[in-house]
Amino acid sequence: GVKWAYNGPDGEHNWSSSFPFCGGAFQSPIDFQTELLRYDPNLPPIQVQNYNLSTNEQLTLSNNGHSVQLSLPSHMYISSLPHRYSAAQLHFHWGSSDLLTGSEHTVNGKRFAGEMHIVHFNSEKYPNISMAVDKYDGLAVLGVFIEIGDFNPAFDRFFKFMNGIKYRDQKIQVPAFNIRTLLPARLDEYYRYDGSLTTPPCYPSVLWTVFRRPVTISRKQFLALATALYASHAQETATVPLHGNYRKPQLADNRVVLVSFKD
Ligand SMILES: NS(=O)(=O)c1c(F)c(F)c(S(=O)(=O)CCO)c(N[C@H]2CCCc3ccccc32)c1F
Ligand SMILES: [Zn+2]
Repeated sequence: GVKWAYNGPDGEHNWSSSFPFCGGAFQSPIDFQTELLRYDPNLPPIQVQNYNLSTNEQLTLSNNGHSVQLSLPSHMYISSLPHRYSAAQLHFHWGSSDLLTGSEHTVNGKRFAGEMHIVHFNSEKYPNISMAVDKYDGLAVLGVFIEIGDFNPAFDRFFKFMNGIKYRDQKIQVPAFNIRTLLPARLDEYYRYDGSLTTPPCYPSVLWTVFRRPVTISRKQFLALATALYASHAQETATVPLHGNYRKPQLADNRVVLVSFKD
């Protein structure tokens, strides 16, 4: 497809010339400013099913040039939304080795070190994610803020393999594990709003759920994520580091952000 980047001439300010939705409404990410938030007592805790994958399953870990992504089996799903949303993949957004802030969503302007997204599609209405990706009720993404803190053994279940996918389009198989261990303890506190893919083609097709509580990984783990990967192919002479892969906050367009927590 048409190439795009996070910086330079193909950067986000030019996405809309090749991807018109990127210049449209209902774009993501956004800044969760206090005045946009509205408490909704009817928002139920997020419930996920079959996240505890068995270790004899294998997942594909790949560098797609924009992020590091882990493929997920569609028997994993979210059961607490109006429709069943089945998992497709998870990926990350991060800053760089000297800019330890690379989350996409922000809270009153605070940017976290990084952000993980678990992408699901409405498997009740669509047979696969390609058919769902551009539909208004097609996708549901779970967002998790990442902060620098204690070492996180759950993330090392695949961070330790990143040297095998240093370059764009490289992929390896890794043993599956319990994906629930990547999520924060509390799944009852989250931000909820209607938005879009944060990369081209920016379809406004995402029901966003961003958990209030961040997870932590160690500085060493973060630096591994922020410095291990290249956006360029292995045979290219000019290496392009893969970092700073986060879109800036978009206009809220008087959207309301629902929150499941009061204080
Ligand atoms: N932040 S975000 O909006 O959640 C988000 C990303 F940031 C992101 F980089 C990706 S990508 O890694 O696929 C690279 C660019 O599409 C995706 N992919 C989704 C949407 C596009 C089609 C597709 C097909 C199969 C599986 C996942 C996806 C993405 F949804
Ligand atoms: Zn993402």
